[in-house]
Amino acid sequence: MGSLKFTSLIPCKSSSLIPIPNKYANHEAIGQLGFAPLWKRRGAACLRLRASVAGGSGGGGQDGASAVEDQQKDKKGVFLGAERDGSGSVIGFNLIPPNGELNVIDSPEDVSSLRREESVEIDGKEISKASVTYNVVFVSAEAAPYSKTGGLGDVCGSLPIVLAARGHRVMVVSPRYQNGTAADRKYSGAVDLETRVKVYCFGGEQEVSFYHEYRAGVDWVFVDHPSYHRPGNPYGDSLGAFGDNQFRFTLLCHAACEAPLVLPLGGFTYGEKSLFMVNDWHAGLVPLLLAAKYRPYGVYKDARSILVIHNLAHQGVEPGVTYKNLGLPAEWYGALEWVFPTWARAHALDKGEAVNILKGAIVTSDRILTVSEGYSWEITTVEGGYGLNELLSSRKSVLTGITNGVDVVEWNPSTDVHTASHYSADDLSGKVQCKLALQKELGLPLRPDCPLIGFVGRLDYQKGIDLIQLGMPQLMEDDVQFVMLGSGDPVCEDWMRATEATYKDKFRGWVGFNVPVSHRITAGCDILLMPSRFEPCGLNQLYAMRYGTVPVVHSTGGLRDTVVNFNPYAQGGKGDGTGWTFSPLTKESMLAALKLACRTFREYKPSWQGLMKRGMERDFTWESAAIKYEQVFGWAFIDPPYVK
Ligand SMILES: Nc1ncnc2c1ncn2[C@@H]1O[C@H](COP(=O)(O)OP(=O)(O)O[C@H]2O[C@H](CO)[C@@H](O)[C@H](O)[C@H]2O)[C@@H](O)[C@H]1O
Repeated sequence: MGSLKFTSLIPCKSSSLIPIPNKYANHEAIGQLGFAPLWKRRGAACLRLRASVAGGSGGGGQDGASAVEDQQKDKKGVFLGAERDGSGSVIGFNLIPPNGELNVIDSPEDVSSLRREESVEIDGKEISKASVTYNVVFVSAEAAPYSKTGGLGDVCGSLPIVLAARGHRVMVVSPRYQNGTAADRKYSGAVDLETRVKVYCFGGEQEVSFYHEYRAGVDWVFVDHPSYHRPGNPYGDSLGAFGDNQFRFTLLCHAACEAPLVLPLGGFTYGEKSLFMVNDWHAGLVPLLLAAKYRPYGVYKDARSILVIHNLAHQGVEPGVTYKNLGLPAEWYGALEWVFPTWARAHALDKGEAVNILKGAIVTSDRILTVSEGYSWEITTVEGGYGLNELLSSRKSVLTGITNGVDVVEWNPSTDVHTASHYSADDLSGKVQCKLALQKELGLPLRPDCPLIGFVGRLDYQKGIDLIQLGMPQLMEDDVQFVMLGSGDPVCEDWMRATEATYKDKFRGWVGFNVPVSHRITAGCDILLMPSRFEPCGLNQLYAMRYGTVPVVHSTGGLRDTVVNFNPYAQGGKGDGTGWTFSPLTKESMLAALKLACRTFREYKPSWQGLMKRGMERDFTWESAAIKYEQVFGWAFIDPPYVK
């Protein structure tokens, strides 16, 4: 057992000061009260020392208690009692401070103010500290800025930083992709930890290694293996998805389970009492491995896992015969078992047997999160459940939706390094400069009064590209300009090129993935179109609102949750809302919403300014979301972990 290390000191505070009542000199009695009901004990106050032990967070025991008693002797504080986890290990201490002046917590409201009393700054923004902290391990196929093909990368690149700023110990585990381009340099700050781990899967032994960079308070851990070194993006190349993705992400999951046990980051491992944040199917084997490979042998019995569903359409489904490759015990097949309905089978002899990794994660994770409240309901319906609606409905009691936040440092119109000019809700004058610069960059006529509509995103069925294609000829009859940035479906990429050739003065299609251009489109356009078929949260509409660009969106999932439909007659004719939400998902309703938006832009300038400003003033910070995440972390540790 290693030596006890005090990692933080969290004083409880409120306004009134009273002396220590004698009864609290009885350590044993107070120890039984624990920490939670403190505000009910008028006269009691505490200093809470969070303890962690070298070599793992689960130990402590006698060493820890005596260390505190020694400290008490020196400073004459009073030891109220040790806080223990379910296994009896000491994880913290409640102390009466030695100075004799006690701060009283009178009510739960005081406790919430306590959450805000300690704070740190991230790039000039003050972030409050959490009152209870965890060792959090994000597992994800992408994490910006290292790797990003969409919103998953954004979330796993920014939420960990805010959680770390709030006092949690946070590690992000993702692959170390090397595709032979300049993008490889993004990993140049990560050093080889010289720790090799053998993974048993796919009928053999695979060796993975770990690279590490400590940045913005987060341990960024990159799993290295030759299968992550190839041209293309994290999932595929110009020929389509890689055929060995099941193998590549199985490696990621095994390695991620080992990382908290074997990597002494900053001198200490994260240990067994870690909280795994399992992002989408690529990380979906993690809760299964915890339950099937580790917990039966006494390892990770205090760990918890939370599955975060960013997109239910991708589930990691492969033929049932591949189960033996995953490194799981044979008797766990049922957790992943998936049988396709008869109509979806390839031929008469096909039994439709498959393994579904996301299904296994839904069954075995301790809690489930989606990235908006609306989507957390939609996935329990036949229309939005992609075959998993019944299973998800059965887990409704542990299912929560939390809307994503925005990285307010990267997406800030008053400091954006990618845009031609800067502006804010108080001074919008720079926005038109951004618009003119974008029109110039795209070779479109420089026309500040012509509505400029934008689209940024993956060219995918999900994003409703077919609707844009259908509506384009009619839209181009109007006096508007349209710019699309996206990559994905090659047929759609060709359509963008052809449409640009047809409407030279009105349409621009930028095929590719280009972050600076996405910023310039967000800043330079007047309207952002998102006709998504379904949208778990959607980030571009949040970025758009922050940049005073008015979203026109299909009323679904996170889009419906975050965009408030404009009502010009609300508030005594002053108007209300931040954009337009249209439904049903038809060309007609999309074009009608766009028409209304363009007309408001041209003819009702004060209304337009109101729309812009209300959007810019919305709170979509990650800090608000992180506080809700912490609530779910707490719930995850209240219930026992999943066991078969
Ligand atoms: N060609 C291009 N060039 C530059 N940047 C581009 C780009 N194409 C897309 N992007 C960027 O990628 C991100 C896309 O985020 P979204 O949330 O809109 O969608 P995505 O469907 O990938 O994510 C899934 O996960 C996220 C996160 O939870 C959910 O919000 C979402 O609903 C769900 O579908 C944005 O930052 C966008 O600017």
